[in-house]
Amino acid sequence: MKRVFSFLRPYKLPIVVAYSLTMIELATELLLPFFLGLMINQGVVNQDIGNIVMWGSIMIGLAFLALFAGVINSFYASHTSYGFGYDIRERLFEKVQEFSFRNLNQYPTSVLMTRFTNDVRQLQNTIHMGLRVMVKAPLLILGGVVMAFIVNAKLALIFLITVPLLVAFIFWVLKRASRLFRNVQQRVDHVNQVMQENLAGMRLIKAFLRRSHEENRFMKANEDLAAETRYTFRFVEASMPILLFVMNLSLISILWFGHQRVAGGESSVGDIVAIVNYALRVAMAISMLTFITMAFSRAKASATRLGDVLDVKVDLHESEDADADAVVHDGKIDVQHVDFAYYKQDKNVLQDITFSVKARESVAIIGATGAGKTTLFQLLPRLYDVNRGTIAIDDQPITSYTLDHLRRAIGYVPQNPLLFTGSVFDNIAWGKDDATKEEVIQAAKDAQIHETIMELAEDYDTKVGQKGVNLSGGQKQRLSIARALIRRPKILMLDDCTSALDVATESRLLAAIEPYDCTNLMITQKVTTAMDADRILLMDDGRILANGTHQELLEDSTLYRKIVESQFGKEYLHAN
Ligand SMILES: Nc1ncnc2c1ncn2[C@@H]1O[C@H](COP(=O)(O)OP(=O)(O)OP(=O)(O)O)[C@@H](O)[C@H]1O
Repeated sequence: MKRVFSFLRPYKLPIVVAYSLTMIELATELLLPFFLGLMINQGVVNQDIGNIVMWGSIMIGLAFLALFAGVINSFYASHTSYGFGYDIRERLFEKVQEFSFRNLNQYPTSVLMTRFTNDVRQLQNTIHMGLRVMVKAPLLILGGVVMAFIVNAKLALIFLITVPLLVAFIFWVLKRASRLFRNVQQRVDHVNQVMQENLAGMRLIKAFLRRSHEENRFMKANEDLAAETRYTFRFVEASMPILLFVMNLSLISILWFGHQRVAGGESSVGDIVAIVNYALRVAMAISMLTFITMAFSRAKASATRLGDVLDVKVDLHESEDADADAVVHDGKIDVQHVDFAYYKQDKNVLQDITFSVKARESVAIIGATGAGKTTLFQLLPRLYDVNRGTIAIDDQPITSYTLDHLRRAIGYVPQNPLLFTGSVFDNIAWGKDDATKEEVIQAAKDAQIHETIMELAEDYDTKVGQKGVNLSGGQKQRLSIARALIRRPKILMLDDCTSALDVATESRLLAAIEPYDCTNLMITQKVTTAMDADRILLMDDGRILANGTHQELLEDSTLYRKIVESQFGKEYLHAN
């Protein structure tokens, strides 16, 4: 809470101005019924037009003053609340950029989306409303009661019964409502999550004819949200008739007793009109207070959720002994006795991994799905830190490089290529800050995608969708390889990203990468690809089972022979 509201600090001055203007509005609201009473007592009862005009003019003047104060207050309230929204969104964005992969696993995209949009908006609206009426409402209640006593203490006694009753009742309602609003927010999260998964996986859903299954899933989440929201608002709304009943009862009592007192000559008509007016204003302020407190209880839930994101402990940092000048020159890799688990309590996904790769050597990594190949790749650019053991590049532990220098030296092409909205050119140039047109074209040529790009409607200027919807799987893969090549990395890591390429294109691509003067690690499922590498690492169940050339593995590893047999047939094994 505190953490989130600290974002209001830069807006101290606008807040003070907004509150000062509310005080002007408050003062006029409290004075108007008082002057109305005087106008009736002195002007209307005595038929004194001069008096009526005088008080009327004063009241019109006050109303204009209140209007003026209200407009300026609204301006400052908007300035503060929108500024707050802008600042906190920016900080949240920065924070999520700092997240490690582990942190990102904790907060799925849908959850972050809800927090960035819904929760920020909730707080923004509450701050706006808070600056408009938060201080005004309780003071209007208090001031209204005091003024009613000043006008006519005996009639005002009714306030002492009704106001505490109403305030206590409202607080009871709100206490329950805040828990209910928290539940609503959780349901919103769930709906967003299902919706995001559905939108992202729409093609798969259609291909698998899972439409009705997904519709049911979404309907269930949506119904849950609707039911919870309905229940919450019904509860809040059910309290309204009780409020109105008590308010109207107090008005009737004022009129009842007032009438008797006027008849007995103990009170004037003006007093009664003024007190009824105060009663109405107090009632309005009480219902205003209800809305504010309700908005606050929702905002409190949102603030806690935003605070959670802002307070996430980023678990991967620049190492203290990182040398700011150290850069990777050769791309030699040494992995020694590495164990890794995604979460401390989990079993190790990688177990005692040890291997070395010489600079500019090409090494293929092959193994069953789930063997830990991608996990191993993610350890080199320190997307995760190892639990045990060491990884060194050019004989220096990877922690001795700054994250920037380490990751700059590595060209990582993930398994699922992701393209950003923009042109083909932008997507390749994304890999290097100051990429020139020549560099982009060269990288595209080497990634064997240049000719395909030239056939597109606007060649390099062709727009690709958020996930490159207008390109084939293989084309997307090659674009994302070009994006890695343009960095001229010292270590190139291809995570099974040539799977969608035909054999001829793949071998042209690998031949084009050779002059790149980089160490090449490549995860593949295809033996034809692996056997062209200098060496093959065979992984199974988080361990390295074999390490050698294709021929050596054929001789030493039963598992490798099985893989080869499944792809080439028994005859190949007999012949080799
Ligand atoms: N983010 C994650 N959190 C927890 N466990 C994970 C995570 N990512 C992968 N794993 C687990 O780690 C193990 C190794 O996964 P990994 O993706 O490294 O395998 P892989 O060999 O690359 O498989 P594939 O060839 O199918 O891509 C699997 O058991 C997987 O369930």
